[in-house]
Amino acid sequence: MGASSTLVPSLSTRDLTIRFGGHVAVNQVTADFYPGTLTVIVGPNGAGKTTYFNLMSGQLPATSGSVHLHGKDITGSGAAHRTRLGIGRAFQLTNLFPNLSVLENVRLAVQSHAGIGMNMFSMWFGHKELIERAGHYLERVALGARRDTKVAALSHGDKRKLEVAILLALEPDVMMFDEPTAGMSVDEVPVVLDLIHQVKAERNKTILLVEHKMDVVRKLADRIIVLHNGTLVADGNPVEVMASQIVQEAYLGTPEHA
Ligand SMILES: Nc1ncnc2c1ncn2[C@@H]1O[C@H](COP(=O)(O)OP(=O)(O)OP(=O)(O)O)[C@@H](O)[C@H]1O
Repeated sequence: MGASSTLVPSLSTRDLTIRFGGHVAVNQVTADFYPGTLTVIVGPNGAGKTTYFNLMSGQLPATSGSVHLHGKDITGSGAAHRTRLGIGRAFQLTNLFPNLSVLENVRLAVQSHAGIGMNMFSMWFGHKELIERAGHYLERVALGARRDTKVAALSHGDKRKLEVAILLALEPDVMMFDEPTAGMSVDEVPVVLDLIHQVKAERNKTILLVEHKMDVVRKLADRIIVLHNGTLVADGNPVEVMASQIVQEAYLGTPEHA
């Protein structure tokens, strides 16, 4: 399903702007993000991709402009409130409890989701069911064999897979991924990419990615947004955007990103 087939965006930004002193890191960015669509945000180093993500997830307050979730203005909401409203972001690594097991980390997310979304449900949703459901998410990210390992002992790649499992367990409408395959070994990358692809298709989620690797962009993107010096310079289907002159000059022409 693409943007054109759904009328109501789940997440929108309008003239979203942030200044750090005299520097405008994100400059009047307007975009709509739709269920069932995976949008990749690309751009050169320092273009404002992470800052734009931080503005949408609530880690940073906007200087001006607005953010809307299902049509509701959430510009004044902080990150924790936005998470409860349905914006989930993976790969902040800070979400993990290093001294608990892999399974316990996901179990807490399952429990948190059950508690927030279905109060009655959580009253009779037993420990066994929580563990089973957590185990299911771990299998999906190919971490089943590490379920009893303490998180502190995981490799960087496994920590990232665990964050995907936690994000899945929280079932947010909007899923944001910062470079989901960074730090992963070559054989781990397809597991996570396939999973993101599946989640988009099966659950009709709105998925946003910041990604540098162009092979990952090509595999996953339904749509690409290009930021350059904080400004949105291209927005559209991957083939058109990648072929556009502004992208070739601003980004894809640089050998390290090709
Ligand atoms: N807290 C901050 N204070 C001051 N300047 C900042 C702050 N955060 C980001 N910037 C600046 O804003 C600009 C955009 O940074 P940002 O990290 O969003 O870029 P990016 O596109 O994600 O880059 P990269 O691809 O290297 O991660 C940069 O010039 C950066 O130095």
